[in-house]
Amino acid sequence: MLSVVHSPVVVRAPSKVNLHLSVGDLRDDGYHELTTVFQALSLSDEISVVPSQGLRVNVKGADATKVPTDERNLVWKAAVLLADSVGREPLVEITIDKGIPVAGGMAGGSSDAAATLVALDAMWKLDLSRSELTDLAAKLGSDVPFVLHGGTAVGTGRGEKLLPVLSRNTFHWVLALAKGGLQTPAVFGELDELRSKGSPPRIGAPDALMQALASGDAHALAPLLGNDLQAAATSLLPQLRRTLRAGVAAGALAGIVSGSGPTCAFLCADADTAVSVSAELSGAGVCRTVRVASGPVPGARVVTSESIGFP
Ligand SMILES: C[C@@](CO)(OP(=O)(O)O)[C@H](O)COP(=O)(O)OP(=O)(O)OC[C@H]1O[C@@H](n2ccc(N)nc2=O)[C@H](O)[C@@H]1O
Ligand SMILES: Nc1ncnc2c1ncn2[C@@H]1O[C@H](COP(=O)(O)OP(=O)(O)O)[C@@H](O)[C@H]1O
Repeated sequence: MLSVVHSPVVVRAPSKVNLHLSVGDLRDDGYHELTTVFQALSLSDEISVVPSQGLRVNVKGADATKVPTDERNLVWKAAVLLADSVGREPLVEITIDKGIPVAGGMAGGSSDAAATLVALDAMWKLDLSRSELTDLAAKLGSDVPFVLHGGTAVGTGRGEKLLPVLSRNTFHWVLALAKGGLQTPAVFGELDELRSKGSPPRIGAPDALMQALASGDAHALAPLLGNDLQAAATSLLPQLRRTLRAGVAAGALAGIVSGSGPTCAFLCADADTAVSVSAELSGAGVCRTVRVASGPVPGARVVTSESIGFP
């Protein structure tokens, strides 16, 4: 008798940094109008999916204990959403190997959700179009469409409406992972609070930043990085100011809070500088740990998928 052993479908799920994040007013639906320029980074999670009797989620890796394994996990929501939309049961076991810091402003959960859509599309041979997958992604979170597509893109609306951006060259980053996490809604709420009391500076439009991306020049890009949420993230976690200063003192061209934080992302002139900045930051005692990454990289993609039959 031939018993079929299913090798997992494995999908790499990239992280992201917002090179530009300008936050508009609070909308009636509880979201803020955004203009953001995303870049997908090589720091990744890996999602493995196999058929199963029921829906199960396992989490491995450094931050595993911080991630729920039930219906609160975004991969669970993604599996249920996709299965419902094609009239199937989500009979799969999903294992997440976390490389992306949890609640770090790097879209880890969003990327796992995008990777689950890609994995199930491949495993169930659905052959959904990019636009069908993007519509499902937008239902799961504002960042999910971007990490599905990857590369460099400008996002508007609540961040889910994407247009690709011309970006030459590879950029080199150092990521300082913070000791705690920041919840995204709390950071948007803090910005509303700061704006109700005064006028924290607004970063304006990303036109010059897009030109710098097209030129591929990290020195031109560095002074144009900007994030309206940075004031709110540093207000909630003041030690981030020290981290930002330390990265620049160590030789980075510029530092920025990534999205809603608290990860700080430092743009470096080249790969060697990134390694030396990361070594210096590790020794400075201003963060939990340090990673080197590069971007842009592709969005969530299958890295292996096969079924092997054994007699
Ligand atoms: C801030 C950003 C920047 O890319 O990412 P992170 O840094 O958290 O990864 C995103 O806007 C986060 O996207 P995502 O993490 O998918 O958020 P969602 O699940 O859609 O929304 C979580 C909550 O964040 C707030 N939110 C999110 C997006 C937006 N445009 N306005 C908001 O006010 C709302 O309170 C919402 O209920
Ligand atoms: N697959 C997942 N990976 C990480 N966090 C997840 C996941 N699913 C749900 N979460 C929850 O989402 C919250 C935000 O996590 P994450 O996506 O890593 O951060 P951010 O929104 O800052 O980019 C976490 O606190 C965690 O409880």
